[in-house]
Amino acid sequence: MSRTSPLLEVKGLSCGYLGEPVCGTVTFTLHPGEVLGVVGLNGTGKSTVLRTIAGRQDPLDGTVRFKGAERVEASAAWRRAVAAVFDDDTWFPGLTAKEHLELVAAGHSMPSPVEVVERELDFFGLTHRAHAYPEALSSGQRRRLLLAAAFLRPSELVMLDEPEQRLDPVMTVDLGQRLSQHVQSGAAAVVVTHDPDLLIQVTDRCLVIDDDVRTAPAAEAAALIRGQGR
Ligand SMILES: Nc1ncnc2c1ncn2[C@@H]1O[C@H](COP(=O)(O)OP(=O)(O)OP(=O)(O)O)[C@@H](O)[C@H]1O
Repeated sequence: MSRTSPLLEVKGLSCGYLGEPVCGTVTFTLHPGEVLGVVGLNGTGKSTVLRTIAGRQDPLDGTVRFKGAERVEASAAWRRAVAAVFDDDTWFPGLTAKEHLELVAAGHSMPSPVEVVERELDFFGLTHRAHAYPEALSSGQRRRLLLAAAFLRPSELVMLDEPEQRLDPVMTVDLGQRLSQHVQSGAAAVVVTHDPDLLIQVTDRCLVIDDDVRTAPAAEAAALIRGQGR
């Protein structure tokens, strides 16, 4: 029994396109302080499930509840609570890397935006490229900028879709530590990943997405990702 109320309750969630589910139904409960890993082979439906939980696409069936009430994806409360990084790079033309982060800090009324932005640029190794436009960054640096925007702002729930994409291994380990710290301070996270080491680093509980969706310990899920036991 957990001591806290659930942050997220996902029940019988069916996700897919044109009325056709891409995987089995998804049911789980997530409490503050927890990270749920989401694993599966290419095309099994991990991103579709994450997008559906985030409210970026409608479920075919099932419910998503946030803090005991139905999750309303357009509500200020949900948007304030959730920091998400999906596989999409969209930037404002004419704004530098630093200015993008300043915009996020201002949007969330951060009390010391200058210091906060400088800290994130430093953590994500972008200080020397702070004044570059995103299109002039390397693909890994753009990924770092998206992650910086997600970690800069306050959040109760972090949703990451393959955050390791295009990151070097050192940054991936740093990201795992950062996520663990954030969760220890009371947030929760759902992380889709193909990286077995990141999975083991950040969680001990996973959803394995396939025609049937099941939960598995991270060690078992990591072995699955590595193709062991096939
Ligand atoms: N917009 C879409 N319309 C219709 N089908 C889609 C759409 N997006 C994805 N699909 C299909 O839905 C299935 C699940 O895709 P999804 O991107 O969720 O998989 P995934 O598990 O995240 O894969 P990967 O590990 O390759 O990122 C795939 O068969 C994919 O081709």
